[in-house]
Amino acid sequence: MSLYPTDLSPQNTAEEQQTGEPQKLSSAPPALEVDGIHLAFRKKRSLLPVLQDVSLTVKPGEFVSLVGPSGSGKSTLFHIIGGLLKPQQGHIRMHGQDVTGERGHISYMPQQPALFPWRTTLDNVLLGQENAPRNHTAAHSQYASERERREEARQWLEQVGLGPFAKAYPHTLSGGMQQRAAFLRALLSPQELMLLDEPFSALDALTRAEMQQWLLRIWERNRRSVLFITHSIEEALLLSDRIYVLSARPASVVHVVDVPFPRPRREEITLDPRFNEWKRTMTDWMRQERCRLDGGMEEHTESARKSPTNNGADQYE
Ligand SMILES: Nc1ncnc2c1ncn2[C@@H]1O[C@H](COP(=O)(O)OP(=O)(O)OP(=O)(O)O)[C@@H](O)[C@H]1O
Repeated sequence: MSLYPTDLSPQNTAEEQQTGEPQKLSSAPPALEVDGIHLAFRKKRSLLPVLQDVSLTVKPGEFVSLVGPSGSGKSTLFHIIGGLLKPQQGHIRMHGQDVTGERGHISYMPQQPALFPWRTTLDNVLLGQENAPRNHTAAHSQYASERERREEARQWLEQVGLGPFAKAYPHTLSGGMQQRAAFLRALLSPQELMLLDEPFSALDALTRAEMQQWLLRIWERNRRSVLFITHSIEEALLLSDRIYVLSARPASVVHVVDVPFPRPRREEITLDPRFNEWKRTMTDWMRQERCRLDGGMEEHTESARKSPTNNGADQYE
C-alpha cells in the first residue's frame, strides 16, 4: 500500500521499521519551519498579543507535538500554518518554500471528526483528495487514477478495521471509528504535512488509549510529517519525536523536549520510570505556565521551589 506523493517509499519505510529510526534526510529542508511568528488579535481599541516569536521545526517524517496551557494560542498557530490567518511578523516555510498566508498546503484533522453525514465512510475518506488544491492533485494524479484511489482507500479501511463500514454512513459509527475515518482522510490527502488538533480529546479514556496505539502503529508504518496538538503530556511523550512546550499567552516556546524513547513504541513504555520522570517534569512546567496565566506567580514560585521534580528540570531541554 503506497502513500503518494510523499517521499516515503515502501523501501524507506521498511528500512525505518528495521532500524526504528526516522528518515535521515539531513540535507532535505524541514517539512515545516515556523519562524519567528508574532500575532496579536485586535480587540476593539486594544490588541491581544497571542503569539510572540514562536519558532519550531518538523523534519520530514517526524512526529512533533505542541503542548501549552489552554488559551495559549495553539489553535491560532495551526490557523497561521494552514494559511487561515496571517501573522504580523514571521514566516511559515514548508519544504523550503515560503507559504506564509497560503492555504492548501496541509492536511488537517480537527478535534471533532467532521464527517459529512450524507457521504459514506469511503466517500468521506476520499474527500481530502477531492478537495486538494490543483498543484497537489496534479502531482497526485501521476500516481493514481480515481479507481485506484478508491481501491487504495478501501484497502486502508480494511487495515484499520473499517472495511465492513465502507458503505455505512457516519451516524452508524462509534466515536473511535469516526476518528479513524477522519484520520484516514487526512492521511490519504496528498499534502505531506498533517496537522492534528487534539484529535482524541472528545473520546472516553479507554477509546483514547486504543486510538493512541492505533495511531502509533499506523504512523510508524508511514512516517508522515505530523504536528500534533494535545493537552495530554502522556500522549505527547508516547507519540512524539519532539515536544514544544508553549508558555501562557502571549505564547513563546519555553521548553523543547527530544523524546528519548526508541521506536517502535508501545503502551508498555508508559510504565518505564524514565517516562514517569519526564511526565512529572513536564507536568510541573505546565503548572508553572498555568499559574502565570492565572496571575498566580507568587503561589507558583513557592510550589515550584518545594517540588522535588523541579530539580534540574532544565536539563531536559
Ligand atoms: N479570532 C479571534 N479573535 C480574537 N481573539 C481570538 C480569536 N481566536 C482566538 N482568540 C483568542 O486567542 C487566544 C488563544 O486562543 P487559541 O484558541 O489559539 O488557544 P489554544 O491554546 O488553542 O486554546 P485551547 O487549548 O483551549 O484550545 C484566546 O485568548 C482566544 O480567546
